[in-house]
Amino acid sequence: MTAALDHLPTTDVDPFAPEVLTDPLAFHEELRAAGPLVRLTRYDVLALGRYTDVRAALVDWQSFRSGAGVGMLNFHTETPWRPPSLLLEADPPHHDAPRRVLGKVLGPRALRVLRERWAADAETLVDEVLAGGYEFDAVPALTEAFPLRVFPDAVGLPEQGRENLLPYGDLLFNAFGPRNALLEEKLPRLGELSAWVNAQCAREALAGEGFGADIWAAADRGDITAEQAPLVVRSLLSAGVDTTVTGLAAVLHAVARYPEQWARLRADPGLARVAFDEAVRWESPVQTFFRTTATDTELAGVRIPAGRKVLMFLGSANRDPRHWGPGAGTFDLDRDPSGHVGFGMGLHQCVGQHVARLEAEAVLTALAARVATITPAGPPRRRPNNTMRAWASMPLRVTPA
Ligand code: HEM
Ligand SMILES: O=C(O)c1ccc(-n2ccnc2)cc1
Repeated sequence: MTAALDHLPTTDVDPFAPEVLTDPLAFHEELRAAGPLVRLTRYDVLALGRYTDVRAALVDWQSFRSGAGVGMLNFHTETPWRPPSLLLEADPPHHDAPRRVLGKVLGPRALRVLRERWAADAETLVDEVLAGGYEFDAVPALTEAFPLRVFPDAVGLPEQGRENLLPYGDLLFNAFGPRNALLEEKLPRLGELSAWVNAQCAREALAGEGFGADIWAAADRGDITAEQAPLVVRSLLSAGVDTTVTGLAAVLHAVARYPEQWARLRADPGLARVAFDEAVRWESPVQTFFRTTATDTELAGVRIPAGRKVLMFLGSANRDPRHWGPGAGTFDLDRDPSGHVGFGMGLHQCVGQHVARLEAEAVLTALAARVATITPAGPPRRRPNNTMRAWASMPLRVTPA
C-alpha cells in the first residue's frame, strides 16, 4: 500500500536556519524518528534522513535526477544563476563524457605524482605553523592554507586572483539552499566572482601542465568537446577548495575532540586515510543535496509524483543508528566507515574524493610526526553555510612530539 504525500509526516523546522545549520543534530534525530520521508512545510520539499532511504535515492539516478539542479532551485521551472554543471547538475547521457574525463584527471593513478610533493608541502606548512608557536587557529593556519597552497598549482591557475576561490565556493554552496539571508549576503559579489572563475577556465589562462591542461588535452583528443572543456575546469574550481578546507577542519576537530583517537593515529600513521573517512562520516562536510523526481516514483512505501524536490540529509544518514549502531555519534577509528554517504554514492559519487583523501593524509601524517597531543585551545566557531558544515575558527593547542 503506497501512501500519498498528503498523509506524510511533516515538520515546520527550517533546516537552513543558521541555528539549525550550526547544530543540526537534534533536527536530524527528529527527522529520522518522524519517518523515512518527511515533508518540510517551510519549503514544501520532501526530506530523507535515514541511511537506507538516502542511499536508495543516491543510487537510483533514473528516478532521482540531478539535471534539474541539486539545490532547491528547479532548473525546469526557474533560471539557474550560472550555466549548469556538466557533472553535478547533469544526468546520463550528457553526464557521461565529462565524468569519464574528470575521473581520469583526478584518479588515483594521476595523483601518484602529487603524493610526494603534497607530503613535502604539508611538512613545510606544519613546520611553519609550529615555528609560530604551539597555539594557533587551525582554520586559517592549516585547513585553508594547505588546500590553497597545493590545489591551485595542481590545477595550473595563475597566482593572481586565487583569493577568489574560497568566496566563490562559499557563494556556490550557499546557492544550493534557499534564497535566505546567508545567500542574499553573498550575492553582491556574484558577478565579479563568476567572471573571475569563468576567465580561469580558458585554455590560455591555465599552465601547460596540471589538471586544467589535462582537461583541455581531453578536448583535443575528442573525449569532450571544446565547448565542454571550460565547464569541466569550472567544476574543478567550484569543488576543489571549499570542500577540502571543510574536510580538513572536520578531521582536526575530530582528533582534538577525541585525544585517544589522535594517540591511536600517532601510533599507526597508516590510519590517516581511514581517520579522514571516519571524520567525513562523523561531520559530513557536505550536509545535503537535492534531487528531483523524474516520474511518479515510489520510495519507502510512498508514491512521490514527478517534479518534486527531494532533500537528502547526508549528515543525518551518516549518523543513523539504524545503520551505524548506537555509537554512530562518536568518532571511532575502530569503525569501518566504508559505505558512508559523505562523498555521495553511485553515479555522482565524489570524483574528487581521492584528491581530498590525499590532502588529508599529507596533513595528518605531517602532524602525527611532529605533534604529540592536540587539544582545543578555546571554543571552535562554526561558519554557517546552506550546504557545508564549515568552521570559521578552531583554536588548537599542541605539544611537540
Ligand atoms: C571533503 C571533501 C569533499 C566532500 C565531502 C565532497 C562531497 C561530495 C558529494 C557528497 C558529492 C555527490 C554530489 C551528488 O550526489 O549530487 C560530490 C560530487 C562531486 N565532487 Fe566532491 N567532495 C569533496 C571534495 C571534492 C574535491 C576536492 C573535488 C575536485 C577536485 C570534488 C569534485 C566533485 C565533483 C566534480 C562532483 C560531481 C560528480 C558527478 O556528479 O559525477 N569534490 N562530492
Ligand atoms: O560542477 C560544479 O560546479 C561542482 C561540482 C561538484 C561540487 N562538489 C560538491 C561537493 N564536492 C564537489 C561543487 C560544484
